[in-house]
Amino acid sequence: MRMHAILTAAEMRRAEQAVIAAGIPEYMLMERAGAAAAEIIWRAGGKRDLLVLCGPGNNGGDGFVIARLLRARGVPVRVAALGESRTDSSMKAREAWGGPVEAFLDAAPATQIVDALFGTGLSRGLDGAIAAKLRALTEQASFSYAVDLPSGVQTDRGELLSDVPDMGVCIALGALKPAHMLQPAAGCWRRLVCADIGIDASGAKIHRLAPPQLHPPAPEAHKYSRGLVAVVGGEMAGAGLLASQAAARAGSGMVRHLVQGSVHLGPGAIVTQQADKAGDVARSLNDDRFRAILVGPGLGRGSEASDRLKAVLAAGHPLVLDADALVLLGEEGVDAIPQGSVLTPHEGEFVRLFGNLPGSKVERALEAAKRTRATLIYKGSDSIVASPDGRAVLSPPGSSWLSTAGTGDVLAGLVAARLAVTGDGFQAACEALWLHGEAARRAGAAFIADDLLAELPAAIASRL
Ligand SMILES: NC(=O)C1=CN([C@@H]2O[C@H](COP(=O)(O)OP(=O)(O)OC[C@H]3O[C@@H](n4cnc5c(N)ncnc54)[C@H](OP(=O)(O)O)[C@@H]3O)[C@@H](O)[C@H]2O)[C@@H](O)CC1
Ligand SMILES: Nc1ncnc2c1ncn2[C@@H]1O[C@H](COP(=O)(O)OP(=O)(O)O)[C@@H](O)[C@H]1O
Ligand SMILES: [K+]
Repeated sequence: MRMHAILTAAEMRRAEQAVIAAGIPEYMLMERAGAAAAEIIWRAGGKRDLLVLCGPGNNGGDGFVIARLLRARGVPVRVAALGESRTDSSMKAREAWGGPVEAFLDAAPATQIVDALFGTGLSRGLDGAIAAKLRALTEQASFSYAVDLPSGVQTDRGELLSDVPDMGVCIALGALKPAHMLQPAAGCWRRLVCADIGIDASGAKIHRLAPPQLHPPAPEAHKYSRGLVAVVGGEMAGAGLLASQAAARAGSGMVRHLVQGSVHLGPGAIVTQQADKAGDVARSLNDDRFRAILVGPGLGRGSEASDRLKAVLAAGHPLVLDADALVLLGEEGVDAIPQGSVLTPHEGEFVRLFGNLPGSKVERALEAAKRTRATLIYKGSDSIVASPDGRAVLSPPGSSWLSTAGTGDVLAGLVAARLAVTGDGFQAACEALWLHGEAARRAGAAFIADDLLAELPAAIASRL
C-alpha cells in the first residue's frame, strides 16, 4: 500500500532537527519550502498580482521566500506583515526579500493572496481584527493559497481556533499534518498539495489512507478457502441484508446471513439461515471455516439481542462489531472481544463506549484501540483506522452523500469480507474504508446505501 506520512507539530520539529543535525541549515529548509510553494503558486496563478501575508515566525519566513522568488519571475508582488520577524530564519528571509513591507491591517486587496501568517506554531486563535482582515482579503482574491495550513487551524487536532476563510489551495510543507485530514480543518480548502522539502518522515505512525493493492482469488480457490463470513442479524432485517451483500461483493467466498424470524429477503447468493434464538446462533457459528463474523447492524438492543451478542462473543471467531453490538458491548465489557476483531463506532457509539476521552480524534481512536486490543474504525466525515500497536490511518474528506442511513452497514460488511480474506484487522479496515469511499465517489450524488453495492465490483477492479 502506498502511504503518505502524517506528522504532528512536535514530530515535524523533530524531523526538522534531524535534517539540521545532518548538516542542512534551517534557512535552507525554509528556502526549499518557499521554492516548492512558489512553484505551485506560479503554475496556478502565473503573473497575476500577488499579496503575501507574513507572520512573525517561520511560516512568515516561507512567505518572504515565496515573495522574493515570484518577484524574480516577473510577478507583481506586495508583502504585508504582522509586525517584526522573530526567528533567525524568517529575519534572513525578510532581509533577502529587501522590498517594501506594508502593515497587515492596512493592506489593499490583490488578485492572488498567500496566507503565510501562522503554520504549525499557532498557539492561540487570531485576534478578531486580524482574522476579519484575512477573511476580507481572501474573499476579495480570485486565487488564495495557505502555506502549510490556513492561519487559525490547530495542527494536531484540526480545530479552528479562530475564523478561517475558505482557501483555494493548501500547500502542506514537508509532510501532511493531522489537520490536513481532520474536520473541520480539512474542509477549509478546495485542493491540498504536499511539497517535498527533504524531511525524512519514514518513521511516521500516522498515514493517509491510500488505495489498496487487491488480488483476485488464487487459481485453486474455492468458496471456503476465500473466507466464510457470517452476518448475525436481528430485529431489523434490512441492515443485515445490506451488510451481507457488501460482504458477498467484497471478496468473501460465501456469506451466511443468520436471520431472526422467517423474513427471507435478498439475492440468492446470500445463504440465509433462520436462527431465532441465541442457541441457534451458537450452533450455526460452531464451524471452524468462519473467518469473520459481523454482528450489530439491525441487531436490536433488547434481551434477545444481548443473548445473540453473547453467543457471538463466545464463538471465538474474529469479529466485526458495529452499531447495536457496540451499544450492548458496553454491558459485556471490552475484555470479551476476541483477538483480531474490528470495531466500527460512529461518534455517538464511540462516546457511549469510551466516554469523553481527551486529545485529538487520532489520540482518542488510538487510546480506544489500545483499551480494546482491537482495530477501530472511528467513523465520521474524517474516519480514522487505529490499531492497538499505535498505527493510525486517516481518511481524506470523502463524499458527504455518505451521510445517509445504511452506509455504515455497508462498511461493516466490507470490513467483514476483507477480514475474512486477509486475516488482518488493520489491513481489512483500511481496504474496506477505501472501497467504501470509492464506491461512494462512483455512485455520485443523492445515492442510497443500496446503490453502493452496485459500485463495489468496479471499485475492486480498479485496485487489482
Ligand atoms: N518544521 C519544518 O520542517 C519547517 C517549517 N517551516 C515553516 O515553519 C512553520 C512553523 O514555524 P514556527 O514554528 O516559527 O511557527 P509559526 O506558525 O510561524 O508561528 C509562530 C509565531 O507566531 C506567534 N503566534 C502563534 N499564534 C499566534 C496568534 N494567534 N497571534 C499572534 N501570534 C501568534 C508565535 O508567538 P508565541 O506563541 O510564542 O506568542 C510565534 O512567534 C511551519 O508551519 C512552516 O511554514 C518551513 O520554513 C521549513 C521547514
Ligand atoms: N459527511 C460525511 N462525509 C463523509 N462520510 C460520511 C459523512 N457522514 C457519514 N459518513 C460515513 O457514512 C457512514 C455512516 O455510518 P453510520 O453512522 O453507522 O450510519 P448507519 O448506521 O445508518 O449505517 C460511515 O462510514 C461514515 O464515515
Ligand atoms: K499559513
